[in-house]
Amino acid sequence: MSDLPHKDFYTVEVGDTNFTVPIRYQNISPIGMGAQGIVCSALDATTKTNVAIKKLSKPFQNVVQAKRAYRELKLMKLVNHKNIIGLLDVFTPSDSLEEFQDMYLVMELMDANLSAVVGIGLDHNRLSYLIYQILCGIRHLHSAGIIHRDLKPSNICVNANCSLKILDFGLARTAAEPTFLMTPYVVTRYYRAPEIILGMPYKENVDIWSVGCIMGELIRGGVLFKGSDHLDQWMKIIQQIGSPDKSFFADLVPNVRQYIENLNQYEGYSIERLFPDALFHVDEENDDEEDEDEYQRNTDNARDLLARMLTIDPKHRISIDEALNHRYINVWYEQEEVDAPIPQVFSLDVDERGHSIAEWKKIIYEEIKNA
Ligand SMILES: CNC(=O)CN1CCC(Nc2nccc(-c3cnc4ccccn34)n2)CC1
Repeated sequence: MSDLPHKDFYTVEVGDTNFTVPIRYQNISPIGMGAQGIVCSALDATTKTNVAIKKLSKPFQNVVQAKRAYRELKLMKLVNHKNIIGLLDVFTPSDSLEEFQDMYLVMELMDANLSAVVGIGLDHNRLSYLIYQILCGIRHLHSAGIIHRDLKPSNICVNANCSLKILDFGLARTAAEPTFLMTPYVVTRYYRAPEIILGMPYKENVDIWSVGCIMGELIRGGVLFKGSDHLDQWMKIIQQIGSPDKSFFADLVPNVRQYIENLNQYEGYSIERLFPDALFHVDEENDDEEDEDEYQRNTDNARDLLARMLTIDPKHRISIDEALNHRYINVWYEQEEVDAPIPQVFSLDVDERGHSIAEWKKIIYEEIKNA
């Protein structure tokens, strides 16, 4: 039984699926595939602005997807920050719960994915500004009780003017990672912190590790730790950064601890070896003396911040607030950007956890209708 669109909706064929949207959204055109479904750009004829519309097909079809869809909708409605993608509209073409099948999220349209920016030489101005904005967005999520844990270039978007927005809200606290996804979509783990890879307790600065991986990738032009699985991921980290000292392993569960402690110990390389000056020389235009000195100072500051973020032991890793005050970043510091009003703290209410598919369908449908 497909959706029966009510009067002011129309349907366009996009790839092998239908997009059934209100007539206000014109020029529907595919721009990518997310974990939950296809994303199109459109012109919102009412506001005369371009938007991104993400279709979630049957979000209640299994509990993992239902929880993710519900959490994403709740959080997008709750969070309001310039560095987190904003929700402009949410709708379903269905008129009743019985007919309800698909849900659509309408967001501000951004120019590009951060993945598209990796590899182009970024000057210090742009690089530090991008990292500052990621830190502001993450700090805001933390203020709402949300620890992301899965930050990566593919869920960050940027505009030509270097403004940046985080697209999603990461891993749910409760859900164990689904061993397989129904879609052919591959989960990228390259940016996950050591404490997540090793199943250890984590706190807010788990997200700092991911920011360090993203900053390093923007500088090096390639993924820093491209592990084929959790163990390979760990090996690639310690081979470059060096094995952490024994105190780090104290929090490990015994059998993992035993295994990890018996792996080869690696010295690792200095931050200067990992990120040599040559990687930073991007804009040739500045050639006179003091600019060279200033450029070198920026490079040294960037490496200092990078080293503090890519610290394996979270006990010694820099915090979000310390990073925002680091000399490489604090040039951008605007109190109202760092301290945007805190939305009420989010927690997937206890009783939302054990629902049946039918109950999730109702919960999600009602969340859409009272948006
Ligand atoms: C490397 N590819 C590109 O840069 C193509 N870009 C990607 C960003 C897109 N803009 C945009 N703006 C807001 C939200 C989303 C978006 C939100 N989720 C997804 C999933 C896949 C692709 C895009 N999205 N995308 C415009 C085309």
